[in-house]
Amino acid sequence: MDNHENHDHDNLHCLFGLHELPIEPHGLFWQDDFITPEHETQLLSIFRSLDWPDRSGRLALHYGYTFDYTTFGVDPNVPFIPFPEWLIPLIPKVPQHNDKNQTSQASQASQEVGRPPDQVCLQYYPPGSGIPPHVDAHGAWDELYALSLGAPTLMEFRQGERRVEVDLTPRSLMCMSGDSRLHWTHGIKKRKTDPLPDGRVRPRGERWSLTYRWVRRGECECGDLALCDVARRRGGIEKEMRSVK
Ligand SMILES: O=C(O)CCC(=O)C(=O)O
Ligand SMILES: [Fe+2]
Repeated sequence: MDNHENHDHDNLHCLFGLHELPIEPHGLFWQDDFITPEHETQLLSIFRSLDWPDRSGRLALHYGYTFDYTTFGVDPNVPFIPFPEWLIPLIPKVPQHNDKNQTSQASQASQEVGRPPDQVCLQYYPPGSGIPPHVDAHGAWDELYALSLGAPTLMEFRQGERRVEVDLTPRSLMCMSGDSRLHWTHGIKKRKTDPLPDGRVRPRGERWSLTYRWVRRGECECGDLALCDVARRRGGIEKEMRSVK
């Protein structure tokens, strides 16, 4: 068989069923159709029945551990909030990472089972709402996974003057790792419509996302003084940077 057509595909990296998007920022991994449309419909009706904070704009509900930014660890004073039944099948099977102390046997076992995330956040974005450009704190968290549900919405990645839009399509699972996680910010503009590359203007609808976070084992060594809370702390740079978590 002529391998020509598969050539590009061969160069894409794969990560537990996700493939790396052939764009900059590097390190963005993707899987379409993480769940079926029927499953999504059921979930949206569950989400609508949850007890959300009573205010406008983006709303969030948290499950699992709460992170304490003064001790840079899990807050022992806030009990683990158990994952609800509907959440269990939505957890990506991600092998335990960044745990250098594991034996290879333990590592193999966790590759099969997967280490559950330490925190899961369900967010609701009413049409027109967004999230400011930020990096999720490097010191606290490892890679970040996000499942998108409901209306498609553009996310903007930024590095200096560079801007790259990624369409967060419903039922897709995205993993931010490497550059996309550490050296570019991400955010969703507050606006009623998204301009698409083909010239169409797409009205925003209701969007939900589930973000999955694993506490980082060991310190972040990326050294990015602009975006890394660890590098800034080590460098004695006090000023808080733009970080929502
Ligand atoms: O809604 C999303 O898909 C991502 C939200 C986000 O960036 C965050 O919660 O840190
Ligand atoms: Fe984020």
